[in-house]
Amino acid sequence: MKHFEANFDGLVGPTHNYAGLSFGNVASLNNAAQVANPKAAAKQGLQKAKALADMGMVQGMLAPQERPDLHTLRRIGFNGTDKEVLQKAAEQAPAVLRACCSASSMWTANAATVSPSADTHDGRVHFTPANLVDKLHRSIEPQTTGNILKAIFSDSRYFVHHQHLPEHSSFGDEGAANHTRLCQEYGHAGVEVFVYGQEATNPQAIKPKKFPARQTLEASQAIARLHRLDEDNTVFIQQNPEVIDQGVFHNDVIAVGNRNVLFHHEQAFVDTKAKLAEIRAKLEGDIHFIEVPTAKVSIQDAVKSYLFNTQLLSMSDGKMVIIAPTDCAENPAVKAYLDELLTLDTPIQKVEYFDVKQSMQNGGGPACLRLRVAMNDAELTAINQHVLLNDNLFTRLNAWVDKHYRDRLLPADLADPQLIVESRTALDELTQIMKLGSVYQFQR
Ligand SMILES: N=C(N)NCCC[C@H](NC(=O)CCC(=O)O)C(=O)O
Repeated sequence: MKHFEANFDGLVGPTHNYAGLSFGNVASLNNAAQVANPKAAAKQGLQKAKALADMGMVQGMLAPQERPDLHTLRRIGFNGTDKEVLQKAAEQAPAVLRACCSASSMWTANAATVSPSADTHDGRVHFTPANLVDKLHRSIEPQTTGNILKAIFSDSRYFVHHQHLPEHSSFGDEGAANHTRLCQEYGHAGVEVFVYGQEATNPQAIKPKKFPARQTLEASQAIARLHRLDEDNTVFIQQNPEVIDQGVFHNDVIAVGNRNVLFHHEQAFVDTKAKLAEIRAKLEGDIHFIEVPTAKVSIQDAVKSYLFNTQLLSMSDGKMVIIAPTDCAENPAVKAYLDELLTLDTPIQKVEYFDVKQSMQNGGGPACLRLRVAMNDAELTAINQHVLLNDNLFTRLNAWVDKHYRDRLLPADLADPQLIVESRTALDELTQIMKLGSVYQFQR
């Protein structure tokens, strides 16, 4: 039985745009109202995913969500034809319309938290879609995310799907972005590390002062219970509030783990020494904590370059490669650090750079764009095979993007009723390409 970690990248949707929706995410605020290129965004994402497939990784694609989300606009009282709903929302509630049009589901690190079958009591892979309650434009994702995950991982012998957590700030949950599974082998029981920004129900607990803590301890604990994880294979760590206040809005902006490597900034966590010791105690065997000092890479450089929003992949020879955005190569301090890292005696032996600038300009790097599912070949055989990115699907999806996507979109364009027709036509065709069935409200 082979075990490996598959990546499921979010396909960037036709309404990708820079709407300045994410307070606390400095890129989102700095690039608000820039001209977006949805076509380029989708093709950059496909390019990166295909490169990993060509490297021998198991790589899948997750479909975008229906945007503009007319179901939500109707739910909050806009009525009439689709065109009238859109026009009234544009006139009366432009900020809400922008939140109902975001392609933010592309960042599938926020789609769900996934516990592999080697870690769970019942030996099945557990999924809990993230409720993403901290941001309006993300809070409308979980229902459809759950539908899409169930359509792909549909075999209940191998996969369990939980409902997203209660939609209240006490249970703010941002999914796999704040969850890292460490292990010696993907198929052996590992340690699941949950990083949270605040203990919401404890008024005395420390928390960020300037930007929101989007993940709560209460949510992380609930996921660990739902996924039936043992005490001795879970660790809960608080994110350092001071880095959240400098733009680290998810843990995957300041740390990334793979197998027995945790690559993190020295300022990432509260109580670092004790927490790393706890991980070491719970995960038998050799473990590499690669701590990047502020003297080499400042928090500001980490947030600008996304050094830690990189993918750490294990190649067949056991060596690891870092998948980094080109922004890392363009930042002198970060580039110097990465060059030095390759000379150190760690499992990380190679760096590959990819241009994902359309996503980066909204605060999403290579690691945001993917959801990791450690699985074995029996579980892989049981999923919908039409989402797996091979040459044929890559060619078809690029042609699909060329046919349906605009190469220029501004927030003001979201009021164009033609965009509804373009998006629905595209998504309807996509569900046929990927054999997803009717996962969208407009198809029901
Ligand atoms: N780090 C991880 N895992 N994901 C990145 C998510 C970026 C996303 N940006 C946005 O939603 C910006 C949308 C806009 O402003 O148009 C967010 O803040 O939720």
